[in-house]
Amino acid sequence: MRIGQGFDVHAFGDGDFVTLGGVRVPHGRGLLAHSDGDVVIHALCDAIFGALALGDIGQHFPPSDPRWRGADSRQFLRHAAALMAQQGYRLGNADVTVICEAPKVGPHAPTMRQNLAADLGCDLAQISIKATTTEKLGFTGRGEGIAAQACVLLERA
Ligand SMILES: Nc1ccn([C@@H]2O[C@H](COP(=O)(O)O)[C@@H](O)[C@H]2O)c(=O)n1
Ligand SMILES: C[C@@]1(CO)OP(=O)(O)OP(=O)(O)OC[C@H]1O
Repeated sequence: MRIGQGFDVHAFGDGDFVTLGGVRVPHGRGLLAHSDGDVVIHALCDAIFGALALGDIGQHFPPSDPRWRGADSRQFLRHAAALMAQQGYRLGNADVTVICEAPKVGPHAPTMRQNLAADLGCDLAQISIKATTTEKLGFTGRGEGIAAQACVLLERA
């Protein structure tokens, strides 16, 4: 078995939606990023890369590479899933926490779980999405951005 954890942050900028777990969530701000800024998927990818000791998302998808400008982060997750299988592992479970005052994540969590399970080729029950505010404390509390952290357990296939 292998364990991994990932963490990502993106700042709010102009826009009227954010992409979280592959879901377009309406919001008064967008997220500043080279790709679509999907913190949920970036944290999850880093947890998988970490579990495999295969570096981090920026090494697999450099922010200097124009191919990833505005990219749909779900392709990053599918790449992480392929590497996991290549290395002889399958997902045991993944647990993600989204940290922001807004938008509300709960109503979108079921669709996010479906997207992540589809990309990872696993059952819905293996994917957990949670959310919390930071009680108005810190950068997430001031509404400056969104953070996400993820943990994964990988099992030998
Ligand atoms: N962006 C968020 C933040 C929170 N939630 C849900 O609200 C619950 C209460 O949050 P607290 O930070 O006050 O503990 C939390 O457990 C989530 O269910 C959310 O959906 N989206
Ligand atoms: C995803 C990549 C892709 O260019 O860029 P960003 O969208 O800025 O996201 P980040 O979480 O900073 O990870 C680095 C890059 O791999």
